[in-house]
Amino acid sequence: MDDRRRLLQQKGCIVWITGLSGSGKSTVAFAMDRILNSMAKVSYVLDGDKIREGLCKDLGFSAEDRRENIRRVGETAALFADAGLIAVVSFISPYKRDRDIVRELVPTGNFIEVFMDVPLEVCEERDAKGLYKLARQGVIKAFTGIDDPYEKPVNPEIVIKAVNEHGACYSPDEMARIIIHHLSEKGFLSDRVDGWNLPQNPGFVSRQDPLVGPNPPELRSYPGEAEAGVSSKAGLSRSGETSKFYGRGPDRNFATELASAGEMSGTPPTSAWSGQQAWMDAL
Ligand SMILES: Nc1ncnc2c1ncn2[C@@H]1O[C@H](COP(=O)(O)OS(=O)(=O)O)[C@@H](OP(=O)(O)O)[C@H]1O
Ligand SMILES: Nc1ncnc2c1ncn2[C@@H]1O[C@H](COP(=O)(O)OP(=O)(O)O)[C@@H](O)[C@H]1O
Repeated sequence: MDDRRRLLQQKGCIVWITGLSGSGKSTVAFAMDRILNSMAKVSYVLDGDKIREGLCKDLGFSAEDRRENIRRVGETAALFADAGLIAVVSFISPYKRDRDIVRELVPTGNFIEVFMDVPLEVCEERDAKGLYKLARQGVIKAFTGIDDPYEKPVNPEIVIKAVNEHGACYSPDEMARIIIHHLSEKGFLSDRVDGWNLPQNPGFVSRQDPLVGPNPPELRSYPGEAEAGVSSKAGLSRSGETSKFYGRGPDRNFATELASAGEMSGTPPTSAWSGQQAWMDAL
């Protein structure tokens, strides 16, 4: 397990995004995937729409089928996490018990529940697929939020609201950054345990984490997060607190790091790549 963490320079986990249809689950999941990949972090999105075309195409939307849907996806995500990937899962997953069962499949702390706290009226107004209209007309039965229940998470790691305190919508990247910031704070984007480097393979030079930087890390704050209107168990932006993260210098901040990661999309970041190059040179 430590070998894999050292190899990938990250710790596997499940980011479980739950919320009503139209709450933005897929949007934030794919934005996360894109940003993480541009940071040379390995993630994979398991999205409801796609999985229901394959792995779960035999399932419908009865309570029993939804439970089986979440069970299969949960087991798959747990395997990905065990392999060291950041498994990003975007399913309505309306039942608390089913989500809690998945939480138990991975080591404590490695399940990050993200609640898209978007009111039904907003999702219905968006109605990107026209399904709410059909549900209201009775054409689609047992539609979540209309005539089928959605059980809100009780104590999710992260809550993303529809709008910030100024009433503005979040962009996909803003929502993704909130989650990536949490992953960084919890050490999922690093090979370090408790802030210290693991022993290195001979010839393997650890690459710098674009967010976390070298040891010993210095505590820094990202002012923008305080206005993000989100909360997390990590204390991220809860009740307007200034959030903290570990960075590498006064001239860099979280937003800058992510922005530059975005700009590098498709090109391996130099600092991230140097370790792999050194390792290959040593062969
Ligand atoms: N009855 C009913 N209720 C809810 N959703 C429905 C239903 N019928 C079809 N759809 C479409 O299926 C998508 C949800 O699939 P999920 O696998 O995420 O659902 S669940 O977790 O098993 O409840 C959901 O996609 P998203 O909008 O991406 O959430 C809908 O487009
Ligand atoms: N933060 C946001 N603000 C405004 N619209 C959004 C936001 N996030 C997503 N959307 C839009 O809402 C619709 C549903 O988003 P989607 O990600 O497909 O939701 P879900 O996967 O939860 O069904 C899409 O048209 C998307 O562009």
